[in-house]
Amino acid sequence: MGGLALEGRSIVFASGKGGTGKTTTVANIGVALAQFGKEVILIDADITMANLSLILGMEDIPITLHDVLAGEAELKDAIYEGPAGVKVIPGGLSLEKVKKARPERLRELIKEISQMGDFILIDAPAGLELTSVTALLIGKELIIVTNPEISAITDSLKTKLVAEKLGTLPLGAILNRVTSEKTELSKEEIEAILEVPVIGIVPEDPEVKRASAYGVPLVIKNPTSPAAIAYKQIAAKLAGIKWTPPEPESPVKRIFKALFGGKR
Ligand SMILES: Nc1ncnc2c1ncn2[C@@H]1O[C@H](COP(=O)(O)OP(=O)(O)OP(=O)(O)O)[C@@H](O)[C@H]1O
Repeated sequence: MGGLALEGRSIVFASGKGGTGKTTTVANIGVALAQFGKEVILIDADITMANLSLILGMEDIPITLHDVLAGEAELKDAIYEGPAGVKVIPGGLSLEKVKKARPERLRELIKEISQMGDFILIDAPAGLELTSVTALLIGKELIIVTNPEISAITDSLKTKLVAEKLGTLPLGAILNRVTSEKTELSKEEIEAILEVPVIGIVPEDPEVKRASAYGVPLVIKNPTSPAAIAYKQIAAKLAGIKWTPPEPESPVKRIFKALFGGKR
């Protein structure tokens, strides 16, 4: 290839409000992309509230992105193998590490990271502080993860506008924790406000929390649950792959699986 470095797609997952489900979404879409055979790198750029490693069940992380951002460690030493072979650059959990980290260093690191895989998914902090704007800057593309409520959408709009001004291309929005009750805004109204297509709708699904508590991404722990299917569909769309969801399990089979661990 004459030494030509190929760049992966760097996609930042951001929101206006906190707690919309960015980390869970990044973890599951990342693992789903890896299950589709893509080389995936996940970066926990949520500098002040790093929790991607917890959702992925990673323990024993001696060196984190924070150490690299503090100039105290090399990037290569902060890259770990996660579920389904995704590479993970986790954040540090201690306040001391947060204080030392210089988020703007991410802008230099991203060039190196972009050459390590097909998809670089960045978990951005909520809001529009230095750390969140830096995360928006390092992604070439943006996916907004929002809940369907009006206040979350208008906050997401601010984030999207800032990202656009910085030259990040908005790909679309993921509506997370959608319930069967009537939402305040229709999908079309949300698309009109944000001026991006809704690329996925992830339902409210108790299995999401359960999987996080186990430290196993839902797409692995319970691939036929409604949210897992939604994550896989979004990943297939991003990868340009045709994917047909599995048939939902019958309640009887689910009970057998719970009782006998699927050995039947
Ligand atoms: N589709 C869903 N159904 C049910 N619970 C969900 C769903 N998505 C996320 N959650 C739960 O919502 C909570 C917040 O999710 P998560 O930590 O991924 O959000 P976040 O946007 O990364 O938060 P922060 O802004 O603090 O970084 C978690 O307890 C998670 O398990």
